[in-house]
Amino acid sequence: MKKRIVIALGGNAILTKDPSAKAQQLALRSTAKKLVPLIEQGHELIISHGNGPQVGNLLLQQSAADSKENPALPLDTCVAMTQGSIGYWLQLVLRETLKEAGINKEVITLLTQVIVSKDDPAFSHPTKPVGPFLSEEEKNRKNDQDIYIEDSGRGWRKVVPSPKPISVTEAPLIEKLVEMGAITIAAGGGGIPVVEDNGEVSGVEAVIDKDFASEKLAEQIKADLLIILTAVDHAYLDYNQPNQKQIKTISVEELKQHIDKGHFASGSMLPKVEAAIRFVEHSNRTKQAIITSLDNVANIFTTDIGTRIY
Ligand SMILES: Nc1ncnc2c1ncn2[C@@H]1O[C@H](COP(=O)(O)OP(=O)(O)O)[C@@H](O)[C@H]1O
Ligand SMILES: NC(=O)OP(=O)(O)O
Repeated sequence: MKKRIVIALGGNAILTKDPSAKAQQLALRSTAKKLVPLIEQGHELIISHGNGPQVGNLLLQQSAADSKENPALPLDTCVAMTQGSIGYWLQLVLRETLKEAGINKEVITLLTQVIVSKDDPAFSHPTKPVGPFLSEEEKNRKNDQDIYIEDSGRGWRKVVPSPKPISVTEAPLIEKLVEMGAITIAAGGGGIPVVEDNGEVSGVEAVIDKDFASEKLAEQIKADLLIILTAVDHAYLDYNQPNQKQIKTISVEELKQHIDKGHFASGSMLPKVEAAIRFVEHSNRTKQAIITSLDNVANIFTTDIGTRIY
């Protein structure tokens, strides 16, 4: 049966070791190929993606722009730029891949704004890692006002505010595009964060978590399924320990208990698990969310692979 699926692409779908535009397009080409089976099966796909490494790199590029003639651009604009660049790459390679597979489908990227609260506590407590991973030495050599955290044992990264998404502004339009049969790339990089004040909308300096934004979009466009794709095939208990254990099919209640016991690193697996729970709860537990790796996506309906939250 045809399903409406929001797919959130993790960092490894876009960026391998080489952050050049060419290498990212190459990585996305292989990602696009892995999504083709779902399209062949007739499902409606709405694809979102991360931008943590890319927007952090853009911010570093902004720090070189210090003149009136060439001013540094604010973070909301940088998020919009990454939606544009990654969306462009993905749109390009998806169209090519579909053509090769003999599938006649439109692909469109939509600049997407996401409303957040100006009073969100995240603005005074940055938690979202962006940009490159630094060694402790490199981090200590940094002479700036930025805050750095250790990111899941992978190195130190700058953190920026990450308010929770309240509403995806373009959701009704995204629904229309999907109904027209277009594969829609939307809410990239968590969406461009904006606040509404007395009817006036303006950008704010933040990076919304793409798993939370994808979940909000999935709610608003009445998706049947939320699939969060990342580098691991499952969420694990005791991750990276000798006794680590895959979480397979699991209820919201049980998963919440594992959250309370601290099994999921904040800034990496925790938002995925929390977004999955929100989606399932919003559907009154009639819908599922799946966390798995990109390599497993083609077999999502033929196997029980992945962490499946019901
Ligand atoms: N309990 C856990 N189970 C699985 N992976 C975990 C867990 N805790 C932390 N991780 C880490 O979280 C990573 C996924 O988060 P991240 O790389 O930030 O996501 P994304 O793929 O969206 O860029 C995994 O690749 C893994 O390194
Ligand atoms: N915006 C966002 O969550 O990006 P990453 O998934 O790349 O961290």
